[in-house]
Amino acid sequence: MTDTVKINRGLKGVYFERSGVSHIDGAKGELTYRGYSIHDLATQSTFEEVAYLLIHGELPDAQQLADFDARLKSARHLPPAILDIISACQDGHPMDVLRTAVSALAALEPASRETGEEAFIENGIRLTSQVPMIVAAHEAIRNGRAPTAADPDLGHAANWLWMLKDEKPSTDAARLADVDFILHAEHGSNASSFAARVTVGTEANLHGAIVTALATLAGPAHGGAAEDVMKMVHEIGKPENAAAYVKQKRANREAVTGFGHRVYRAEDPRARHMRDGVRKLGEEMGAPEWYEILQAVVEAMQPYARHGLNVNVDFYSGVIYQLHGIPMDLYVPIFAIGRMPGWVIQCIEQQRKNILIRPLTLYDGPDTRAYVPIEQR
Ligand SMILES: CC(=O)SCCNC(=O)CCNC(=O)[C@H](O)C(C)(C)COP(=O)(O)OP(=O)(O)OC[C@H]1O[C@@H](n2cnc3c(N)ncnc32)[C@H](O)[C@@H]1OP(=O)(O)O
Ligand SMILES: O=C([O-])CC(=O)C(=O)O
Repeated sequence: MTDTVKINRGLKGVYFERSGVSHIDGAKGELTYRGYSIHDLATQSTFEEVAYLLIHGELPDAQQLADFDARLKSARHLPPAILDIISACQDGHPMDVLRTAVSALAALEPASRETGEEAFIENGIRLTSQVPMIVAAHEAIRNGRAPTAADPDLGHAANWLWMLKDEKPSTDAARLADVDFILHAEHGSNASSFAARVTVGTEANLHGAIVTALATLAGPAHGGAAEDVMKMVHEIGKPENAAAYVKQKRANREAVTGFGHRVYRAEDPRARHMRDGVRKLGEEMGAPEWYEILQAVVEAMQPYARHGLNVNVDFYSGVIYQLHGIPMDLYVPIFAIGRMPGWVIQCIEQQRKNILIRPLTLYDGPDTRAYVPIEQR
């Protein structure tokens, strides 16, 4: 029996469900949300439109978008107790603070305990607005200032930057954040979305599933990569050091962060938009060296590209945040802000034809044996 069972470690290559939300062609390096190319959405859409598309299945018309936008804006409130909780754990990593605050919202807002599709949509929209508020409030509190109130005249991305820095963002900065959120909004059965589905599979509520997703996103093999890429860029210091850095990593058989993906064998299509953003922003801000270091790493990794090892979405995003003066430990929370609609719709899909997700592990421990009382061990 043990010899005949095929084990798919890490569930590599296993289909566990059907999904109508996003499609990844890993060989070609293509990604679509509900059939629309990520390139069209990144260049022509807004985060609000993309969130509507993901959750409701179609692009909104002008009235539908206005209504959806009004729903998002009217959800820009946090119970005062959340600010106390953020204050109490302000020295923690922002991802731990965010996860704790979302968990506390489940206890503080009775509506969050409801299940069913309408409740998931309502709670999902509310959380999509609250997650960026929590991240911004934490940044304010740990820097000794009162959280900035939301501005109803600003869209989702611009309002987040406004609350984060207590400064009105430029149109370009707001658009860059908007594009970043669009690119991160959904990605099939990635680790955090799968984990959220496992939670919904037990008929738990959406807040519980989002807490699971946040915990899973935080690791360096998933959403934590952007922070690690920035640390790598600092460690490399100048472009001419990149080749030696990569050589050493490969010699130690260590992963070069920001490269590799479970599904893509061609370049992650999202990286293109980030790369363009880093190059342009670096030139505009008189700081082209970050882009040059990244490109020197790409150059040094060329021999491995043949084997399908390419940059992923997180390779370039850290430098964009750094050029905007955003602290490194906020990079994963930024990913979470963008991923909210993706998690929400994955949870809704799971709930529509719910099934407990419970695979098997093949036992390879000791044979059955006699219990030995403690005094005889
Ligand atoms: C938003 C996201 O979550 S994107 C991913 C963000 N994570 C990172 O950037 C961290 C660095 N990358 C990694 O650790 C990995 O690429 C993962 C965890 C993302 C995917 O891992 P896997 O699915 O196991 O990758 P895969 O099976 O394709 O690996 C194939 C080979 O490439 C190697 N490889 C994969 N990624 C890297 C990397 N970043 N650097 C060097 N080698 C790598 C593997 O070690 C493996 O080599 P082997 O066949 O000699 O054992
Ligand atoms: O799909 C994955 O495995 C990881 C990823 O790129 C994402 O979640 O955006």
